[in-house]
Amino acid sequence: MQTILKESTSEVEKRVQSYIDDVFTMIKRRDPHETEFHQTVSVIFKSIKPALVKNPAYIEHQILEQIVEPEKLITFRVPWVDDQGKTQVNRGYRVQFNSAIGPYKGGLRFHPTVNTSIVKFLGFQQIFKNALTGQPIGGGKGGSDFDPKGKSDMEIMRFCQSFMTELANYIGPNTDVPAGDIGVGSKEIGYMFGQYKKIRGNFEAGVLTGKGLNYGGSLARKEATGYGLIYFVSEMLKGKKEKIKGKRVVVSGSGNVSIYAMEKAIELGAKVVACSDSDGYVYDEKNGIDLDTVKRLKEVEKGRISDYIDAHPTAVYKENCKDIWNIPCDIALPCATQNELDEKAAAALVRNGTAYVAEGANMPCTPEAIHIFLKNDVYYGPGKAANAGGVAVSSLEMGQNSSRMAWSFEEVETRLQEIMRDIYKNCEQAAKMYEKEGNLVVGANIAGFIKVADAMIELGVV
Ligand SMILES: NC(=O)C1=CN([C@@H]2O[C@H](COP(=O)(O)OP(=O)(O)OC[C@H]3O[C@@H](n4cnc5c(N)ncnc54)[C@H](O)[C@@H]3O)[C@@H](O)[C@H]2O)C=CC1
Ligand SMILES: O=C(O)CCC(=O)C(=O)O
Repeated sequence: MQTILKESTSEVEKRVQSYIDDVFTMIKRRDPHETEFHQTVSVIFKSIKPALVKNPAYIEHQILEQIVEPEKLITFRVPWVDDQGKTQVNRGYRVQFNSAIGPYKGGLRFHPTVNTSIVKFLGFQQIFKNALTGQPIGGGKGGSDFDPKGKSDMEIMRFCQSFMTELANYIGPNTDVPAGDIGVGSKEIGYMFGQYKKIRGNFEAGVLTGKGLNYGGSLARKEATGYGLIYFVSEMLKGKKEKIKGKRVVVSGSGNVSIYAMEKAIELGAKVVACSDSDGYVYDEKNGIDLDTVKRLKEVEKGRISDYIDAHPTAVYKENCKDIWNIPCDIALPCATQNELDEKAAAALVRNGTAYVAEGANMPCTPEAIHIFLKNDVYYGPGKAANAGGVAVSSLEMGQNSSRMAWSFEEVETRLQEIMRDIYKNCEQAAKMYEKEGNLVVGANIAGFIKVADAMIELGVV
């Protein structure tokens, strides 16, 4: 008689862990210098383990080996001429990570720190974020080590045109649809769209999102990431039977995400007491942050946050942007850049009684900081869920472009609010289903992973 030996739960867990370890070792061996990419893969692998234990198909189909390898990684030379007539050369990147559920979608970052590790970490996260939105969009990301700071308008235009001259070979409304990220706003998108249109001899509005309203942009895209973040935070608060009204909020950064997160938080009755840029932070306990001044400084004058105190003598300016997390608050919103909130900052927030942290930026909290939040019952919203409103509205922009329609601000905002509500609900339920109630990291990663992994299995080995 044949005996069927059934693996015990602990044996299955051990086998799954060893599979995860093998794939992770392989990634590190292949690309040893990509530390940011390793960081995000490690966090995601750890949290999806319960899904792999429950569903052996993901291991049988070797989904992890496939999902960590970009479908395409493109690097290219970007030559341009500066205002002195000298030729400058930057490097351009586009990672087309995963197209199982739709065309690659994700922003372009212009910042001197951009390299393969950065675009791969951003692109990898984008796969799961985009799946969470419920929209049919795959994951991609790109950019350049070009630094727009201190460049003239004409230099930025020449750079964008050269960048697009090459990128145009790889993108299209049904292939890959870039948008903005750090250092890329509607001005840069406009210059890139102009060049794409000229090269193609065709008006394909859906090739880029975050466009200006005069040539196919969507109302509320500019506000979407920040507003979406606050809608997500409102759901987190609702989960704890609380409201945002009257809460003290600290927001890092003072760019696109930060400004519109502050705007919606203030509109809903919160008091934003501090914000920052890469040089330092401003803090006004008494009056709160005046958003009109921040908008003038950052969106119009392209100045520094240190100048805020000229208009607001009750505010203080402190150098060292990292110290912003020492300010007591109920809600902390890191909205600037990766790894800006470390273990020390997390400990300070816990000490000061912060109850909610939600990420407007991509991977702003280090793994050690996240561990501190989870251990101390700080309710923590990971970026791939909390900041997904931007890419969700980008997808709505693609929809408007392909149907040649333009929706009202209210219509887009209502849809954004519904999408953020659904994302929160899905993350919360996935966490519960996998016995990690209240852990939105596990919830977001599992919910995003399952959708993409199931689609990959359905599409076969391609
Ligand atoms: N723009 C979008 O729709 C989305 C952006 N994100 C993420 O949000 C973050 C911010 O992006 P954007 O607001 O678009 O960029 P942005 O270029 O408009 O603004 C970035 C801001 O961060 C500040 N900054 C940079 N390093 C800092 C540091 N160490 N400490 C404090 N401030 C610092 C800059 O001075 C600037 O104010 C990035 O991580 C980006 O990937 C995520 C989802 C969508
Ligand atoms: O709107 C988009 O396509 C990109 C948004 C983005 O880059 C992000 O979600 O990090």
